[in-house]
Amino acid sequence: MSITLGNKVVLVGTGAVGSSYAYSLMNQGLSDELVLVDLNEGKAQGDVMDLDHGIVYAPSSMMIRYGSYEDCKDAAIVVICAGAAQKPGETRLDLVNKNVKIFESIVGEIMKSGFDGIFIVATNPVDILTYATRKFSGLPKERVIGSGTVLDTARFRHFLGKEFGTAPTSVHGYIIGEHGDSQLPVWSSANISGTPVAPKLSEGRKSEIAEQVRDAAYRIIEMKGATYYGIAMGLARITKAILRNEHVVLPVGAMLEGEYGEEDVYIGVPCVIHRKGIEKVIELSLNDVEKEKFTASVQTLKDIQGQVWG
Ligand SMILES: NC(=O)C1=CN([C@@H]2O[C@H](COP(=O)(O)OP(=O)(O)OC[C@H]3O[C@@H](n4cnc5c(N)ncnc54)[C@H](O)[C@@H]3O)[C@@H](O)[C@H]2O)C=CC1
Ligand SMILES: CC(=O)C(=O)O
Repeated sequence: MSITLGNKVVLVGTGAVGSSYAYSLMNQGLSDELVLVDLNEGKAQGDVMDLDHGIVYAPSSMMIRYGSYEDCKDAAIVVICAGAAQKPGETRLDLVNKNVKIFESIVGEIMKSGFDGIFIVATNPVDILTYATRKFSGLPKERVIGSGTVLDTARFRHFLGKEFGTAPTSVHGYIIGEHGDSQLPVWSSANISGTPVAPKLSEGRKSEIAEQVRDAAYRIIEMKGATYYGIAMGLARITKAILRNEHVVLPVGAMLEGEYGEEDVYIGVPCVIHRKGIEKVIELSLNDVEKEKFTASVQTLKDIQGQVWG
């Protein structure tokens, strides 16, 4: 199968996450053309106008317009942020049935347009909805990418940066697994300039940091109702890696087919990202505790897949 060239992006879902992503894309000058699609036409049209009034101060010009699923035909990337959002006290997994139904219809419409590019999925529960997108689209697994643990990893690097008085960009480490409660930090390889951080932290402190990362979304949602800036930057980073053929390693939601000894599951793991999507899943060397937690996280997702698809 061929892949659509060019850098047109279609964004489906211009709520808090989608519009923040559109703003990041514009601010970073990543695409020449951005089309917004949403059930709530007024919200999307309003976003187009508002964003348009910022273009003059953006690094490069960009055509932004309201559109329909037919616009996906020649898009390089379709980003899906549409669906129901997480309510206070609700787990990401509670959203599954509602959003799988919405995705069946959205992905069906997108594929009817003749779309032949790359999907990036952000809607929660993101690992399950990325799996659903692959299933409903029939596209190769490399071209269906979830935001996976891109945000959790950014949070991990942020908290470790604060802990050690170092910029988060100089902290290297990953959160892997479900974008949800069963995720895990890979302490065994987390480092700052090659120096492992785990020996410098007590077991108690490591648990506190892992909890801060895992529970960040709940805390923000309690305080302001939703999270959107962090994920928007993560989605823009994945978009840039694709459009600029970067071959950069990012923690995203990828389909495992033998990697980590697992099959048939979309889950957050570091991957090399290039113009054709996921070039390769990186298999981190995990210690026994990490392996056990990763296996449990895979099982959490597979249990839900089983409930949805039997
Ligand atoms: N993957 C991640 O790390 C993160 C994921 N999220 C998830 O992103 C999703 C969006 O969150 P928000 O933007 O805060 O929600 P929101 O409620 O502000 O926006 C959702 C948008 O989807 C639209 N929509 C609903 N059904 C649609 C359909 N059938 N077709 C087209 N558009 C439709 C709505 O009109 C609305 O504009 C949620 O599932 C949320 O949990 C949020 C933060 C981080
Ligand atoms: C809402 C969500 O998934 C997050 O902020 O991690």
